[in-house]
Amino acid sequence: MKLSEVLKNIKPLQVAGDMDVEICGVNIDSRRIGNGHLFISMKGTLADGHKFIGKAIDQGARAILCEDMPEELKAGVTYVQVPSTEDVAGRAATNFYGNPSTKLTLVGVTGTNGKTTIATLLYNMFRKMGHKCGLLSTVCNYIEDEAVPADHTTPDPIELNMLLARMVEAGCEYAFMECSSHAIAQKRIGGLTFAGGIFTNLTRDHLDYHKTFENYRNAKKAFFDALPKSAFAITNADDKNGMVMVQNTKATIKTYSTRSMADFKARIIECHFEGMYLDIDNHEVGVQFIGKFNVSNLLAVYASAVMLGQQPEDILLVMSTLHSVSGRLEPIRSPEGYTAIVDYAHTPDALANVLNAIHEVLDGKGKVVTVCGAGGNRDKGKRPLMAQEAVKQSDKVIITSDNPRFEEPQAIIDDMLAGLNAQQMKKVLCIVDRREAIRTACMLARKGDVVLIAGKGHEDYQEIKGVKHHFDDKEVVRDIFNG
Ligand SMILES: CC(=O)N[C@H]1[C@@H](OP(=O)(O)OP(=O)(O)OC[C@H]2O[C@@H](n3ccc(=O)[nH]c3=O)[C@H](O)[C@@H]2O)O[C@H](CO)[C@@H](O)[C@@H]1O[C@H](C)C(=O)N[C@@H](C)C(=O)N[C@H](CCC(=O)O)C(=O)O
Ligand SMILES: Nc1ncnc2c1ncn2[C@@H]1O[C@H](COP(=O)(O)OP(=O)(O)OP(=O)(O)O)[C@@H](O)[C@H]1O
Ligand SMILES: N[C@H](CCC[C@H](N)C(=O)O)C(=O)O
Ligand SMILES: [Mg+2]
Repeated sequence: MKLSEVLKNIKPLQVAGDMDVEICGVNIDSRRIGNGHLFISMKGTLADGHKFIGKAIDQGARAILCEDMPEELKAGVTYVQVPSTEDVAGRAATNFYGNPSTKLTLVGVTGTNGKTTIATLLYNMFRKMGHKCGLLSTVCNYIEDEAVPADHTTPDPIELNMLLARMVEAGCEYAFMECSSHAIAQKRIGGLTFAGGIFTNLTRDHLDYHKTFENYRNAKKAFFDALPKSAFAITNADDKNGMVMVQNTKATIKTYSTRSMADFKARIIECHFEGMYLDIDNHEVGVQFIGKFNVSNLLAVYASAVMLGQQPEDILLVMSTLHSVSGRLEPIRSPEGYTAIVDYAHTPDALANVLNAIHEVLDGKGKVVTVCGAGGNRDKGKRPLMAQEAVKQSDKVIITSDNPRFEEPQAIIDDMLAGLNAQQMKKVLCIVDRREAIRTACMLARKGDVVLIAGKGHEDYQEIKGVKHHFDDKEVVRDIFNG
């Protein structure tokens, strides 16, 4: 494809060189540049991509998109200067990959918690209805049934468009994706055409990156602000920020609620460890999920399927066959008759919700032992709050490690403990080694009790000082149960 076509609809400040050169790849990372590629140099949080222009050219880059023109220009290379490479990287990637988001129906999910759950359930539901689908999520990306490992909740603009193009090639009619706040703020989703957007909820997370809650909220809102008129915007009327999200959108607004008047409503009729019996828009349905928050998630799925043209009866029939997503409230029964639950709760709100869900089912008939930690090099402010939420609704809490990354594991634990008073501390044990923490929790549990292992869900690693060591909560639990 000609460089001029890759940069269609992008207004340059300055061009040096030939705009008709053939481009056979686009990249924002010099390490992935090959012969004939366009290198987009971006100013990031750790490095300035402009520093790698020379390296990109050595590796074969034929064109450079940049904010600052280099002092020395190499012959045979085209340089295009724009005010912000971050603003146009998505558009360039979209152009290069043939505008894939316009060739399928793309739905994005944003919010603090529930994105993976909703996107995955929509993908599973539409496949069961006989449609070819793609999924972009924290756990894994899928092109129909081909799994493509995910490093991020939302991939960078190049990988994102490449995956969408592969979905189009595979004949996918629908793609469901998570839109993280980092991705929206960094414009990884720039240039995409969404058919719909879903908002789950907004609670504290990622303040290390966004600095204030308002910035975090505005990042999420920017997704809805950018939706086209033809799209739908489904929002959670039960969340304080539900209506704020859609106040400036051009899309058709639909609300969902488990508490008040809304376009889509649901309530719990009955609830057991195996699942719940729900009323969704005056239809009764049995589902294999527990927890009030999953009623909201399922309602968002229902609302999206209706907005995508499916019939309520068909949606509910498939919904009753859906299972929980990997590492989300996943129960494993011990031979002794207690239940271990592996869950991805890694925010104060998610911990409170998952513990609520457990108590709704336990109904005072068993104890709860919680194992949790907090991620290193991530929002420090959530640490004491997570410890408080765990202590509030558990009989015993074992505080341990969860991806310490480049921090000292004990220092993260100390930040969590700082949220607790002497009385609360009586419930708490600290065990840095996560395997030992889980083993101890299992030793403390008796028949009828629940051991909640929170924070890592589907993850199969523990990240320590930049190295990912194999570690899988579910595998550890099964090993313990097998003696
Ligand atoms: C803080 C953050 O979000 N950083 C993301 C961001 O990187 P950055 O802009 O800071 O990049 P940088 O390292 O400063 O480098 C600047 C530029 O130089 C380039 N470079 C760098 C080195 C080199 O040798 N050559 C080169 O060309 C880089 O490719 C980049 O274009 O853009 C990169 C490309 O999209 C991401 O990989 C990177 O994710 C980092 C690794 C990360 O950990 N991100 C997490 C926090 C994240 O994004 N999480 C969210 C959601 C979490 C949730 O679900 O709750 C996610 O979507 O996964
Ligand atoms: N609607 C919800 N409201 C509150 N908590 C939820 C909700 N749905 C899920 N959770 C909790 O949050 C955890 C993460 O859920 P999920 O993976 O679906 O969220 P996510 O938004 O994709 O998270 P991430 O930001 O890491 O991608 C679950 O394990 C559960 O504890
Ligand atoms: N996508 C989230 C996941 C956190 C999961 C938890 N296990 C941790 O490592 O903090 C993040 O990168 O902040
Ligand atoms: Mg997710």
